[in-house]
Amino acid sequence: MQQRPHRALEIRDITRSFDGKRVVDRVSLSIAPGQVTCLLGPSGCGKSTTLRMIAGVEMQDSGTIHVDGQLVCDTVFRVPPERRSIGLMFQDFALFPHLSVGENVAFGLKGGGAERKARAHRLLDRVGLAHFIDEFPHQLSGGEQQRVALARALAPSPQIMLMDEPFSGLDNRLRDGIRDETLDLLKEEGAGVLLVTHEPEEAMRMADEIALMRAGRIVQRGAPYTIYNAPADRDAMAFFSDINIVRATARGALADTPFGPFLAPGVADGTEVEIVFRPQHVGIDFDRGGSGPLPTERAGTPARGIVERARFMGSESLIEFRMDHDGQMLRATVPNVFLPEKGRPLWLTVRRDRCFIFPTDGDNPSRTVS
Ligand SMILES: Nc1ncnc2c1ncn2[C@@H]1O[C@H](COP(=O)(O)OP(=O)(O)OP(=O)(O)O)[C@@H](O)[C@H]1O
Repeated sequence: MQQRPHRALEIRDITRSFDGKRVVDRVSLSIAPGQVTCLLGPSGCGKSTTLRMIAGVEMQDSGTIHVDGQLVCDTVFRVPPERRSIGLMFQDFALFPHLSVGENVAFGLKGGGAERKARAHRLLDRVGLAHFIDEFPHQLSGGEQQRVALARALAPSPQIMLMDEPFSGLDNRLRDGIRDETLDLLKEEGAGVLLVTHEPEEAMRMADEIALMRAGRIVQRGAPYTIYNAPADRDAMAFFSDINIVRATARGALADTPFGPFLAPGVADGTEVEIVFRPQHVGIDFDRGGSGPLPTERAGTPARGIVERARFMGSESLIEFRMDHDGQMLRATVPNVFLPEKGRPLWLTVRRDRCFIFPTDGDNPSRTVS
């Protein structure tokens, strides 16, 4: 791995409004060298605007941006984009059509011709395209052009790489391989990476840390495992998978449901809460003449539902139930094939350690188990 001084990106409280509407609202982030952070969120939440401010092509209304501890931008001082030691890679990356592949990669490099060519060759070799060095971009496939764009962005050894949906133009078969290869190269080069995506799977695959963004704000930051398993609120949970919601009212720090009581610590009496769980944490058991399995500590109390539909999804089956107690629909997934007929009564339990309680308005979540 290349030796480099300790460098990092740090943005503090950056804000940007368009036509009086705040699209980026006091966003703070820091990225260590060699770390990949994914800015993940739905379309229009302000991800690209954040990236554009860091790149220097958009000015923030307030807040500061530091690269390697050096201020590159506040509301009065501004280092121009090309002097920020930031590499850019966007979905509609454009290689210069009139330059060869080698010239494209060497484009932003300083130094003598031989030195620049050697660096371009090394990076092209690293992405498996050294043999294309004298070809022109139109002679390459989309995936190959993407790899050239990566080599070009990394050629000047930027401290920070900003990537905006860089893989969304590629077909699925190519995408996984190029993602892995890109990640390896980024780690090797040691740049801090901020990658924008609206796809949770991409973020889970690429990120050391995910920053989940919604309506201009970062709502949660953490390792993929943490974000998935300890979501900040219901929408954060729903962003990663299908969810089931059972509603209840808190009384005496408990929320009573057909699946048994759930702890609701610190929730005032009378507060409407939602018990939220993923379909893969629903257990299914058979009906024994109108009764189900006995309650257990782990699975709580079973509740009966009637199969509404069942579908085979490939690696799992998805079964939808209409619940006896209130007619609500709940979903369960089970590995492999299980396709019970419509109308069949079955008993459902939920993994209590995988349930979350959130106040119904979605703010101020309180998490609970058992
Ligand atoms: N130059 C601009 N003038 C006015 N509004 C803008 C401008 N740039 C962005 N916006 C608005 O700011 C909001 C955030 O846009 P942004 O592109 O940052 O979102 P995003 O999360 O990157 O979305 P996507 O994933 O669809 O690219 C959107 O409502 C967008 O219409």
